[in-house]
Amino acid sequence: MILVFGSGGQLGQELAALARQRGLALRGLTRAQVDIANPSQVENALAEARPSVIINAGAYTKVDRAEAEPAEAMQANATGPGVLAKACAAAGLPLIHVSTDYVFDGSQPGTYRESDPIAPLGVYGRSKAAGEHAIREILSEHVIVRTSWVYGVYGANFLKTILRLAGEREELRIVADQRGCPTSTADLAEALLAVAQALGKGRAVFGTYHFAGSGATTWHGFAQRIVAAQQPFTGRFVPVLPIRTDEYPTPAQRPANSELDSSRFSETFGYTARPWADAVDHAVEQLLAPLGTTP
Ligand SMILES: NC(=O)C1=CN([C@@H]2O[C@H](COP(=O)(O)OP(=O)(O)OC[C@H]3O[C@@H](n4cnc5c(N)ncnc54)[C@H](O)[C@@H]3O)[C@@H](O)[C@H]2O)C=CC1
Repeated sequence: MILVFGSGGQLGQELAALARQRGLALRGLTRAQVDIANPSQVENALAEARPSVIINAGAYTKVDRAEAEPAEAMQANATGPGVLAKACAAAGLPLIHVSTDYVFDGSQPGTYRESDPIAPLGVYGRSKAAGEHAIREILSEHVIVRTSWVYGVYGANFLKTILRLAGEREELRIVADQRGCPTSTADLAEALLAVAQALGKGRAVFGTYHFAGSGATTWHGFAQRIVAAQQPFTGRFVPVLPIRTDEYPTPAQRPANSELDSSRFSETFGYTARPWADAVDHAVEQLLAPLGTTP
């Protein structure tokens, strides 16, 4: 049985939905049920559920707010993974953990591989890097999957924000000088279940991997695709204008380029994410088609 911590988030909910669809035994524990930074809560959960593998989908994910709440970010993103790793080591269980492209500073041209040096720009990235470090120190039987620009039909994310703004505004102004790989929770959940399956078969696949949507774009390109995908359902066209990062100041600095090279993941687990634009179209369709309008 797969035990998922932080199961109330967008990835956690997608994992539960995919496991149900596949008939896989998966149990989710939300933040309200278990705080991953609380050792006794985590130990009790492992003793009670007796899983064969753990997936940590729990994290403090508010990149800008983290600048003002570093203790909260560190608690969830650094202490929490350390607690999970210790509990897994004691129970002899492997841990699958999700990390982020924001461990990189974005100064490198081209794509980032797993072996490239990390240099996070903000509190969120630093806290996630500390979480990776804690796991590597404590538990050799881990798989850390770094992903990026995550969106899906559950929870809050960029895609849903753009869909809402497309209904409210006459034009959108979106940053066009930050490059990365939008990743659908549907593809990420598939990827994590592929890792769980490999671990279940006893394959020694431990280590760090990059997994993200295929291809890359900017936030502006991502928004343009979302707006184009919603038009057949809503009949609404909204121009998406490119702006520079310095025209949209945020508390946290973000990497200018965080394009991840996912080839190590594909070669090891035999699964590659869909081209990012196809996955966006699919998510928009899932969200808007049930509302009654068809293209
Ligand atoms: N959202 C994004 O764009 C990206 C996310 N990631 C990573 O992907 C993973 C999944 O993120 P999402 O599902 O997008 O985030 P989310 O914010 O939708 O879900 C995170 C969940 O973790 C829970 N949580 C927070 N602190 C916790 C704690 N101490 N104990 C237990 N649960 C706790 C929250 O209540 C929430 O339900 C995270 O590790 C995140 O860092 C990586 C790159 C980009």
